[in-house]
Amino acid sequence: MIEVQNLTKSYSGVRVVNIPALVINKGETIGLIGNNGAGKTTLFRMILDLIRSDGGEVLSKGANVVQNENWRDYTAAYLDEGFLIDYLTPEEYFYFVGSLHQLTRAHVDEKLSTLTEFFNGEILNKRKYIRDLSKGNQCKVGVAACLLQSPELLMLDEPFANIDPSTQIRLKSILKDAAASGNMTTIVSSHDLSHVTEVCQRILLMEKGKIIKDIHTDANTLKELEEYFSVMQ
Ligand SMILES: Nc1ncnc2c1ncn2[C@@H]1O[C@H](COP(=O)(O)OP(=O)(O)OP(=O)(O)O)[C@@H](O)[C@H]1O
Repeated sequence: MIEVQNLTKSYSGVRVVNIPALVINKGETIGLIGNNGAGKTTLFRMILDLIRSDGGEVLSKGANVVQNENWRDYTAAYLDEGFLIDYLTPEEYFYFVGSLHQLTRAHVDEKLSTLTEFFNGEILNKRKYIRDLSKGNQCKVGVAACLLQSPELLMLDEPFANIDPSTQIRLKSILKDAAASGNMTTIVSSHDLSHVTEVCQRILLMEKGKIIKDIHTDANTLKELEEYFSVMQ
């Protein structure tokens, strides 16, 4: 699904991403972890062609994301509030996103009805602009806007960071169901080792721009990662 080849990015002469080779297969659920500044968001931004690499390339279904825009049709991402249109209400935003993907209002409503628990009564019919929602509720809007697109590739940057425990549990369940269906490839970055090991079949550990561990999750993974981070300088 995604292939990264010799990808590099530097800021002020410091390499913040340096990935010689990485393949993410269709249907995989990937957890991207690493301490602050490891390069996770920069990698996300290059996969989404939001910033340009200094060298190398990202291929999505075999096509370079910089040269070919087809990936935009099947990719949904929520990295931060900058992905929202904050002067709209959530409903207006969902219908707008739906319209970009040829979804009627009825389709959007149908999709949203499957997210009632995830919204927990705080998103729809509140007559609030997105900018007036809490950070956690803005995250719910961003994630929901991704899900209503039924994307083949879903990318979420720290989705667990601002949402409450109930929503974390619901989001994990949504991601697990998607993984079980095999129809969606998911890349989730997180600082919460417990959440990512619970949800993701494969964990990529970044340190100083490099992927230094590529682990297929098993019963020992959480302990292994906790030990790794507890002794890291
Ligand atoms: N636009 C920019 N200008 C200068 N430096 C940048 C820029 N964007 C990112 N960096 C630097 O690149 C490095 C990697 O940042 P990045 O945001 O990718 O890390 P991260 O792993 O997502 O971190 P965090 O867990 O804190 O979100 C950091 O040192 C950061 O300061």
